Amino acid sequence: MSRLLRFFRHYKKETLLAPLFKLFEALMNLLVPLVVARIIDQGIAASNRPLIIRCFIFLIVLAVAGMLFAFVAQWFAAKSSVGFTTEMRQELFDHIQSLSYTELDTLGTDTLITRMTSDANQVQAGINMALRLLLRSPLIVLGSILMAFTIDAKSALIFLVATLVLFAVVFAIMLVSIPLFRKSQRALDRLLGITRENLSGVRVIRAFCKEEAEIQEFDERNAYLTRTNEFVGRLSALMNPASFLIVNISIILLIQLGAVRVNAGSMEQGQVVALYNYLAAIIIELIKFASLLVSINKSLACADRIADVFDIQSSMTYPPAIAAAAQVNSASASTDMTSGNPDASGPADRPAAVPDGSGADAVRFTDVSLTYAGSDETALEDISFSVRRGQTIGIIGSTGSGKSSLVNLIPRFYDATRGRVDVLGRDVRDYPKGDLIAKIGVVPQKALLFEGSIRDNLLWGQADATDEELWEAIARAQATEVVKGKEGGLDALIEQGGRNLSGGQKQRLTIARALVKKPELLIMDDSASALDFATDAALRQAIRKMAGSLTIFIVSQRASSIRSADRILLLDDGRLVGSGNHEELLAKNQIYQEIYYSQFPEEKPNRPPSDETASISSTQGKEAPDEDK
Ligand SMILES: Nc1ncnc2c1ncn2[C@@H]1O[C@H](COP(=O)(O)OP(=O)(O)OP(=O)(O)O)[C@@H](O)[C@H]1O
Repeated sequence: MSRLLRFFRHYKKETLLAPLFKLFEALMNLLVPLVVARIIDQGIAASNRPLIIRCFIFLIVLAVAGMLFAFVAQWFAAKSSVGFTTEMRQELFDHIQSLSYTELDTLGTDTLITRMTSDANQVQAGINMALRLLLRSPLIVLGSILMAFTIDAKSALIFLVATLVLFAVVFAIMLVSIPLFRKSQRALDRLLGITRENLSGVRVIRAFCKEEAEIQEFDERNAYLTRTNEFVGRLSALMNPASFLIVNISIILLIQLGAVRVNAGSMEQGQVVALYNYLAAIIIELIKFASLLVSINKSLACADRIADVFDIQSSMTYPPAIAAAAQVNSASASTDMTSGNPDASGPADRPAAVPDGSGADAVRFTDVSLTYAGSDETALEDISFSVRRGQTIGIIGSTGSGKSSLVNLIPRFYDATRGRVDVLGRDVRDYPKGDLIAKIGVVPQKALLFEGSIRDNLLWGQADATDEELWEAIARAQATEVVKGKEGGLDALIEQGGRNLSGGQKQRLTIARALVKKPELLIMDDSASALDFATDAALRQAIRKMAGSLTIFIVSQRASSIRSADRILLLDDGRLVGSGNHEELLAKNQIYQEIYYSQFPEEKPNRPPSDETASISSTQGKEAPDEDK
């Protein structure tokens, strides 16, 4: 929790005032048994009616004042706890946004959702309770013991012993239950995970008649969570009977001792009633305090889980914008001074940057390997190639061959484990945050749109784009009919996740969104898979016609989508096993031949591939960066 205290910074006043007012309320409560004792001993016993009335009015004043203090305390506690949680949740959201894909993959979405929602709510409830009750309950307990001592020291000893035994019981139960809360939160994470997967994949589950299996898995996880919570609940439930037993024994002892002392004349009847009331107050407060500690511990466990996310720093670092600009300038100066080869200047492992517009390659991979965090397998191995500006590159390969992994390195969604990736002449790691992605339009494999109008979604590409520019991008993405067909056109509403659109419609709009950005590089990661062949062809033609030197990467399993590319990169099991245009690969590369002829069997010649062909494909695993220039 100490790691989160900074979120109180705007609520210091409220955080101090809430317990203070609660203490005032506690003082009012502590006075009540004394007044009642006075009514019994001096009012009723002596038939002193005016005293009884005065005491009665005083009791009302105490009650009203107590209520007002409690109300103000609650108000401050709510303001502080809600304010704390709002700021914490906002900062947590911002922090999660700043994490790289690597951290997000490692953490997982489910636990992040639980931490932002259920855990944050638990922290809020814990703070609210702590501010109101953490000081109040001990004060009432201590105050009651002190008051008991002022009434009768001998009887008060019973209080002391009873309170100590009660504390011991409460703490023993808490010690066992606290670790279980963490276990219960983890079980909730897992349940949330399967629920999310089920709900988002409900169509697939039904299509494969997997409802029974899914229900069974859900039941198992739910039962585990229930068992954990029940165990914690039973432990907590033990607290009440145990406490009542101790207090009832104390009350019996107190009444017995009180009766003896009243008979002996050393105590008044009203004083016994006051002592009884103080004992009752102690039990109520201790039970409240115990459940408060349980809640606070739950909240602390949740606060720790949230603080753990804050402790995770993005594995990606970015140079500050000014420093990066200076580096570009110095790089350009050193380039001028040397042979003109930008790679000749700068440190050995991180050659100096080349300013944009220098005619450098659009993209260059140099001995790039990638292993995902937590994975033993290499997703990409020793990939080297370079792409000139304005080229269209097709990337093909079997499922899991590393196509998405390769293109994800270009906008720096992940950092290469080894080697280096240059975009527009600069190492991707030398771009200040946001500068690299500003140059790249990415159409992800999974078409995802957000709740809002079509216009809202397209403006993600470029916030100040005009309607004319939006329509132009829509036309290129072959989405004109989609938008015109929707009531309201650009203002038509898209539901959460784009669920009111077909797969193909979503794909076209995500392509349009990337085109609105007018990027220098466009990456389409299998993003036309839901389009029919004619639309796919028209889309490629429209994009290629785009003005300027747009460099395009088209990832696809369909040979037809990439066959007209200037160059095709063929991946197999994370290795680059072929590079060239369609005709070259078809002539020389056995793997490409297999892929192509499996999709176009009618074009397959009636002779087996030659030995020479096979040997060429096996030597194409590594390609020198400059080979194709
Ligand atoms: N975030 C990730 N964490 C761990 N491993 C990953 C991750 N993403 C991909 N992989 C692994 O890396 C390898 C390459 O995956 P990648 O998604 O790049 O293949 P792909 O060729 O794009 O496949 P597809 O055509 O099915 O989209 C696979 O073995 C995959 O399991």
